[in-house]
Amino acid sequence: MANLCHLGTASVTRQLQDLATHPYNLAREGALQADGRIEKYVCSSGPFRLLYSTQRVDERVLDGLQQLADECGLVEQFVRMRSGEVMNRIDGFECENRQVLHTSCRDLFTANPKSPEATAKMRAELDRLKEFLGDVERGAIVNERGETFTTMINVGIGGSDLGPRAIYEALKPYGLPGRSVQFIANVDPDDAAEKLAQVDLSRTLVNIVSKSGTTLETLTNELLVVNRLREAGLDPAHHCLAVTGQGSPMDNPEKYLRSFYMYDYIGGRYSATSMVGAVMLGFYLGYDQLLEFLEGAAIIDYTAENRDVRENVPLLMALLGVWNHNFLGSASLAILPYSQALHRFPAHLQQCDMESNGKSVDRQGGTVNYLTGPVVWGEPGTNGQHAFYQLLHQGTEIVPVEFIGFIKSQYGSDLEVKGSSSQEKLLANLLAQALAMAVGRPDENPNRNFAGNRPSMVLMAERLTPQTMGALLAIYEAKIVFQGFVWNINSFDQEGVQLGKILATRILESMKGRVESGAEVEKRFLEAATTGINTTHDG
Ligand SMILES: O=P(O)(O)OC[C@H]1O[C@](O)(CO)[C@@H](O)[C@@H]1O
Repeated sequence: MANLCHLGTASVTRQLQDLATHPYNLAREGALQADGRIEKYVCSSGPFRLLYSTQRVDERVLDGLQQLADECGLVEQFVRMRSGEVMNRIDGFECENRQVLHTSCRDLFTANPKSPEATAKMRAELDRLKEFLGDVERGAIVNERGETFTTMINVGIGGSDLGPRAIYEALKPYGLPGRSVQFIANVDPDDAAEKLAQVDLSRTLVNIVSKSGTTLETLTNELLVVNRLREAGLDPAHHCLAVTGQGSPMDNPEKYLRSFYMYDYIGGRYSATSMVGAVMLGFYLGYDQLLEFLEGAAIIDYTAENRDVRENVPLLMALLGVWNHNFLGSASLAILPYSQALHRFPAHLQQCDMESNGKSVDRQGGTVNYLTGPVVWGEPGTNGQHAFYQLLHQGTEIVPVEFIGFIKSQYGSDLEVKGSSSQEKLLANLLAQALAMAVGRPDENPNRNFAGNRPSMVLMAERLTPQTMGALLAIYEAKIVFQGFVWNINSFDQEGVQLGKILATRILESMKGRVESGAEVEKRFLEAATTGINTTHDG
């Protein structure tokens, strides 16, 4: 294993490698209770507590991780990022070369924001949004028949869909009466068809979200929805909103009822707290609850500046992830919320983490010789328990788990069955899974033996509210950024998605019989895929 940190010394890496040859054995008799470990290995940031006694760490490993964090200057880099340093770059190579200022979108609750100019721009956009939402609420902005808008369709993909959608799903109980949101992302026409069938277009605002204003799926779906509006005798300019980058091809306020901006220093997958999430969330939750959500994220951004790994949840999560991935050799990471409301959150984190840290070159353009981002996946518990937990407990692959749980349910409507409420059952199951993974259970029957010693951590808060959701989002954003700093990679670009887009365009050309020179392989691949299959068009 090479030195993991461009800035740190090789000695801390060697020290952690040595410790990784005999990591803490959670399955040893009494290991989990030893030295007050369960109570001691708890860390708090904002509304969240992280229980990490079920990780394969001890004081020496934690000291080593602290040293790694210090030598890599993780918190210093985080602060510099927040203050506007150009961190989206690869030295000496053509690259996006941008600041990374998603945190500026929520740095609204202090007189001295870290990046005043960026926060001032967000404030201006929020003021415009507040006015717009007020007009919609008061009935000053209505449809052609003088009726109020009740529904929003959010058209976007990737970062312009996943984060906002996950948050909307998470905060459904907090919606304004009578309001709902639908999402169209996939270029699969069935996605749009299904969503459009569920709405009364005349009372629908269509929020078209694309930072670049060039994404094929979003532009296609925009046209599809616009077409439908026209077919229904509705004027798209009275129904459509745009959220886009300033100067993008979609930056054409004439076409839209309102246009809102996000800026090139906000990465798509980090954009949920920019206008990308704010327009939809403001419509659904109302402006005040939107601010609560942003405040939750802001609280975490400040706590993430604490250099003590034992007192900084996202920093600790990042380093425990590095420990499991780089030193103990786990390839993937399961994020398992015990909250149905968070059912889309793992999908959002998949993009946020894998698009950020799925990199093979470092910030100097050199090829890395250590593992970078893990494969991230997950589903809510307890559903997952009846699906893939078999592998988590007895499979040959060790998959570290990040459990997320809440003490109280959102609706508070629950039933006591067999002496416990459903919420209690949910929580008991979460904790049971973390314990079972850690301590296991020996059995003479090998098929029933649980080896244990499988690491997990538990992230807990009282209740999933707009503010806790903001905090949860910011914890994960900061965790991902910290890990990118450890690996000395640029977590803020996504060149790896470009090739597929180019080849898809060439294949589309082939479908139309226009084979570009040099595109023969695409043509032959298309033919092999479609020959012999009945391709009657149904319109
Ligand atoms: O908001 P846009 O520019 O339409 O991009 C959507 C998504 O596409 C990507 O660029 C990847 O193709 C993501 O990074 C981004 O979140």
